[in-house]
Amino acid sequence: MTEADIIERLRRIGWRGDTLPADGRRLARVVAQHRAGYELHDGETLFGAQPAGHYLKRTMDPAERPAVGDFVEVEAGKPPHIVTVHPRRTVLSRAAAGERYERQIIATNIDYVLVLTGLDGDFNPARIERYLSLTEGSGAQPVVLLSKLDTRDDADELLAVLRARLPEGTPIHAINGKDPANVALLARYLRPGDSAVLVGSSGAGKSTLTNTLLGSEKMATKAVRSHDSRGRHTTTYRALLQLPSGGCLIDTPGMRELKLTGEENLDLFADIDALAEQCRFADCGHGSEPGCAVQAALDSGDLSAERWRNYLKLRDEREEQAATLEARLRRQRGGRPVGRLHGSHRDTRERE
Ligand SMILES: Nc1nc2c(ncn2[C@@H]2O[C@H](COP(=O)(O)OP(=O)(O)OP(=O)(O)O)[C@@H](O)[C@H]2O)c(=O)[nH]1
Ligand SMILES: [Zn+2]
Repeated sequence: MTEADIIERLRRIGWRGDTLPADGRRLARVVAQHRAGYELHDGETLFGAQPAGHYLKRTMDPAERPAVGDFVEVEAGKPPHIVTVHPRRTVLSRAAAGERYERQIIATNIDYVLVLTGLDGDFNPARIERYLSLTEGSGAQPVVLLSKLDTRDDADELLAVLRARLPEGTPIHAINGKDPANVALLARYLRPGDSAVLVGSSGAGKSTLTNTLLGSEKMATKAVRSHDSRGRHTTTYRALLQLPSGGCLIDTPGMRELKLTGEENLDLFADIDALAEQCRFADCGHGSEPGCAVQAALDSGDLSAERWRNYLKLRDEREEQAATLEARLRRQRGGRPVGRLHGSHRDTRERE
């Protein structure tokens, strides 16, 4: 195996560099993270590794520890150890209510986040918006995919609703995940060296689409499902799928079971925040207050009632999470109150 071969292999799984580590270290990509360690892939084989000691130090910023999608340098040993994480091209993360208020990395070096929703009972624009909010500021491009196009005649109407609602320029495609000719249009997001993740709720059609993209190389997921308390569960999987189009798909339980925490940022609703800034009272509840810009926009139809409801729902969830976190922090600090986490302390004075 020549150095050029090794580089070529790594490039197929998304690596953009053109030299190998000089000191005999192995370069590989993190495809899964478990309590017991990491699973890495070098373009040919999947192998396990442990983080080097310095990653375990308490003072280490969790964001600097190896994460799914990272390219890492590994020192030989039993087990091999991850010693360096290469700079990240993109970082998908979300706010996480953990011990400390911080961002939790979901995956790195991802070019496209394919947000899959079925055009059936699963269709839920608010959920799509929440998935999209995960890509805000990540550097990754979100692509909205609506599967099961073949199951309804009025898909055009649903598409129009979504187009009007989602941020301008967001690619949206309705597809039949079972039809190879139809999903061929996704090749533009899966070019050689590109990395994508597929997210969406259970039953949206992720396995179906993945199998169609793989062509003859079927994934063995369906046959190996077992049951646990949380329902269907994939017990074996292939973590990094190299697609015939040249791109790769990171497909791990962590990505599949990606839960929305309600802590995703609310930037998608910047228009509503801007409206609220115009209310006469700085602490306007947007109910029956005089001079409420939000109510005015609702009355005039500039703001749809549904969009407003979704905003409120997302905001409530987020505040609930923040309150829970605040209470936990207070307990940990022995009852002393902590500063407000969402910094939304507002005064009640009328605006100038
Ligand atoms: N008609 C039609 N059926 C589809 C399409 N995509 C998926 N399905 C069906 O929808 C069901 C769920 O699809 P899956 O691919 O298992 O969904 P999933 O997102 O992988 O679900 P989990 O593995 O639970 O996360 C299956 O019965 C599929 O055959 C589509 O484009 N058209
Ligand atoms: Zn108001």
